[in-house]
Amino acid sequence: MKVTIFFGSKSDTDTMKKAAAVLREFGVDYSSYIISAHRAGELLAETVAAAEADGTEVIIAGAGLAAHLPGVIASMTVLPVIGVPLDGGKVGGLDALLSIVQMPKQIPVATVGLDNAANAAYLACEILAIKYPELKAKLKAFRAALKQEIAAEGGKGVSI
Ligand SMILES: Nc1c(C(=O)O)ncn1[C@@H]1O[C@H](COP(=O)(O)O)[C@@H](O)[C@H]1O
Repeated sequence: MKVTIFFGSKSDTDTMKKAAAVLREFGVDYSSYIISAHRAGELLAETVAAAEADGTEVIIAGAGLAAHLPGVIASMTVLPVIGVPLDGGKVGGLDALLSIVQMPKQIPVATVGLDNAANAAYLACEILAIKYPELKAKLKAFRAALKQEIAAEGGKGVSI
């Protein structure tokens, strides 16, 4: 059960750590790499091939600005790639969101919300859970606990 996380810059680290935290919570192995497709394309190709050879089953890729990294990775593998658009500041992340979500046909990237690296990891777990029943059981238990939490907090009515 293995995920590889890529992101384009050291400056993305804090946001992408949220994906790692969820994978740890669900006991999913992961490796992570900071490699820009724009700045180091050959190294990226080698690392994607090595990750695939090493048993990676899902890839998470985060990038801001002209966020080509997830799409370039998707062009190099048939593993599912989940893209995380990162808010780089100037246009509130719209640049990254559109770069990642608007992939040409045949080369999809599953895109989560802006800066939502945690959701990328939950989705990766759900993909892996198709194959790993113990992970599916953990996800179901997590959802059941979430429902209980909501019921206990506001689901029985609140005075406002
Ligand atoms: N979008 C990409 C790519 C790429 O797509 O190859 N490489 C770096 N970046 C993004 O540029 C932003 C600024 O990076 P720097 O802070 O290193 O200049 C980061 O959010 C990174 O993900």
